[in-house]
Amino acid sequence: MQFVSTRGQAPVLGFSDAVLAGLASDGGLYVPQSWPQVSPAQIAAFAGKSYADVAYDIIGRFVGDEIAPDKLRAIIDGAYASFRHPAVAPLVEIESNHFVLELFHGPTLAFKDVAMQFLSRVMDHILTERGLKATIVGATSGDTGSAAIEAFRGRDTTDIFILHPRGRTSPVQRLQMTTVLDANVHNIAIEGTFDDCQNIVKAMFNNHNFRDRVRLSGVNSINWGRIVAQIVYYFTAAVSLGAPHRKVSFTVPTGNFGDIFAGYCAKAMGLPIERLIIATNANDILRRAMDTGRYDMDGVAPTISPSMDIQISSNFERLLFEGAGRDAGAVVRMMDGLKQSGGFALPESALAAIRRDFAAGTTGEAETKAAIAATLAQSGYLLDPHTAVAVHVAQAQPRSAVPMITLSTAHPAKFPAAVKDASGIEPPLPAWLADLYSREERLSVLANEQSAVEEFISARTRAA
Ligand SMILES: Cc1ncc(COP(=O)(O)O)c(C=O)c1O
Ligand SMILES: N[C@@H](CCOP(=O)(O)O)C(=O)O
Repeated sequence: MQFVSTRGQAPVLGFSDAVLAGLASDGGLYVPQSWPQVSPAQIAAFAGKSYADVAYDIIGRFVGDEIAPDKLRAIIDGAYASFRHPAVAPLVEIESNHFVLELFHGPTLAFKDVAMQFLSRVMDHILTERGLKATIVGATSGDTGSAAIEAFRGRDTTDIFILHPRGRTSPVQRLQMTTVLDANVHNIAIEGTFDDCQNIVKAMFNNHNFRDRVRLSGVNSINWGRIVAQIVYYFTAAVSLGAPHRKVSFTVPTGNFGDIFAGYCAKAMGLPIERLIIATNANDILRRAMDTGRYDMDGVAPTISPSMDIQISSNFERLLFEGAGRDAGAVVRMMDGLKQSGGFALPESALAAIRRDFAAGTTGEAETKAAIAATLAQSGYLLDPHTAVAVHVAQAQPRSAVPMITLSTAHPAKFPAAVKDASGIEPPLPAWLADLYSREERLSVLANEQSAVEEFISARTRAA
């Protein structure tokens, strides 16, 4: 399997090189050259299999022969042994024909663990085989950072530098990052927003001197290694509800568009998905783009679902590439427009193609709180604010006999203040995090400047 850049100018790479590259050298994102097809009989055969079995099948189609089968199996088994639910990603019915897919049973209580536990192991394997060390960077609004730090801590092949927007994560999210004191872990609080952090990360990738000198690699969902692992739960969830004989729809709380793009990949591979619904909070640039055909930035407002407080939704570029019939030139023009004037118009044909698979809805702050309270009252189920955004959007969709699966991307205990405010209940942290508030913290505060971050990394990485 080979991977091509959405901007068409970077080298075509195999799985291992695409994973180590993170962002393509032309600033684009890697996507598979073609979509491997999973036949209805093969989908049906997933019924009754373990999560790791399905992951091995799906991920293996993208890895090809680059990693020995027994090694890939061990990586996947190790990744999902760290989850505290035997099903890894169980489904819970919260109302008739509406299910929540719980993706928060990993070590840091968010869906990021599903991919990060795989990615850290696979990167460690590739780097060890090649006798290399790498500098890992990531931008986070809270969850990617904690999952990445937990997955990469203590690894000899990598130093990890995570940028978060100072004061814009929940306290639990911050502490999950800053109380990890392993020598290879570095937390950087940036005076800015998540988009500022993500811009610095992308700019470091585009500084080829720096990138090569510190052997830069990324853990955000710009890295194909993240997306590939997230495709798996679309298959396991749909099969539990009767796929391939029955269609399902998914509603996904969306920010950087990685999670819902994984759903698009599953559909492109043959999974019968009726609709993919993009759920946004008040930062609704994606919903507006779906409605108007224009992607226009207008600033980020802090919300009670802070992990989705994003304007530059990186993986939307992958969908634009698909929607534009894989025309890399059209993607470059749109991304240039975004950089130069903060917006662009989607070509008519791309918009029409995207609207065939996707719908979108927005949930405001008051509606998010109301969804938490109403779901608790009706079914005794406590939602985190991100999941609540999506539950509200799912409930606003036209009635259908097709089951709706809403992705639950975080445990409510990660956002205790917002959940208590909405429901009166303060969800406790699980036992292994119970002393989180009394642990020692370590972080460095840096200005919103690429040069400051590059200097900080250069002075600390062992990969240079
Ligand atoms: C809890 C939670 N929900 C939803 C999202 C949005 O996911 P994505 O960025 O893949 O769209 C994030 C962050 O990415 C998150 O941390
Ligand atoms: N919400 C995210 C933002 C980064 O998203 P990613 O999936 O691209 O890593 C976070 O929790 O940090």
